[in-house]
Amino acid sequence: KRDFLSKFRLHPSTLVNYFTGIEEHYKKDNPYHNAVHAADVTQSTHVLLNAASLVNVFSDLEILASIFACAIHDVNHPGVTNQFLINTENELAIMYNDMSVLENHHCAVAFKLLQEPNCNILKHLDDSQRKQLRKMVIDMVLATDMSKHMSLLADLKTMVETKKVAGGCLLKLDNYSEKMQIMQNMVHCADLSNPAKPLPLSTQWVTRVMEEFFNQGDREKALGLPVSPMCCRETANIEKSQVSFIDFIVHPLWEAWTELVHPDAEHILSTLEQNRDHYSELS
Ligand SMILES: CC(=O)CCCOc1nc(Oc2ccc3c(c2)CO[B-]3(O)O)c(Cl)cc1C#N
Ligand SMILES: [Mg+2]
Ligand SMILES: [Zn+2]
Repeated sequence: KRDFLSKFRLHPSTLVNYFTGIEEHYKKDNPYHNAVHAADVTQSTHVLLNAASLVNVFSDLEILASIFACAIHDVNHPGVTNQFLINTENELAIMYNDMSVLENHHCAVAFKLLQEPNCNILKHLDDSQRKQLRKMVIDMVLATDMSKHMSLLADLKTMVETKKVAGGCLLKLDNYSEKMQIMQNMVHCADLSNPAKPLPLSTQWVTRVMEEFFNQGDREKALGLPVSPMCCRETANIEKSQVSFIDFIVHPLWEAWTELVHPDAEHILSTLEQNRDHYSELS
């Protein structure tokens, strides 16, 4: 739809080789963090990019970077949290010194795969484009680490306030860091878009993520580790935890995004609010 194959001279068979490799590196037996989640976040970002108020805001390279970042943002996810990897002194936590362990791993795997034979989809980008894309993808994927959520949202709210004051309906973003803030929040919104999807879809994602969390809780129990929040299948109240997750994390983020791209995301925010009330009635 974006004519990227010709704009960036992406070779069809190289694209298929690379993204087949990426798909294979998403663990199929993860209930949640599998290739379907990556496809879901990628498609969601494609839709967010089509907001009228974002037209002509991003360059083609920035759009390519955003879509690429989504497709690879959880690649080779082990189905456990950063905290679990840190607590068990997993080799990934040692490799990345406990800092955004999963997110660093996702980036490294994705870029290593580009070096496999017939997988270098970025072959025909010039050196500057490839360097820019690599930096943008790393900046976006590292921003999907939930420990960055509060600072990312605070910056987004500040930007919405200033842009609102400027009265500019079309976002005029002055520099890389402002533009990257928007792109990071956009991918983060897509990553946290399950509760804002139509209820029959949202409930399926909740079932999957809870199964993944419960599997982690089982492993923590077996290892004699403290069971992480929401991970104890005996005591978890799924509906209550969804209401809290939406009220404290997901809704504030989508509220800020909806303000930024006003009025293009109103329907997404209202679906989120309807879903929240659904879980609240069940809890
Ligand atoms: C029903 C949902 O909305 C599912 C989203 C995941 O459900 C949670 N995710 C949380 O944090 C992460 C959010 C994004 C990601 C990750 C963790 C690791 O990879 B990822 O990038 O997909 C937290 Cl703190 C709570 C829930 C709940 N419920
Ligand atoms: Mg992730
Ligand atoms: Zn994700």
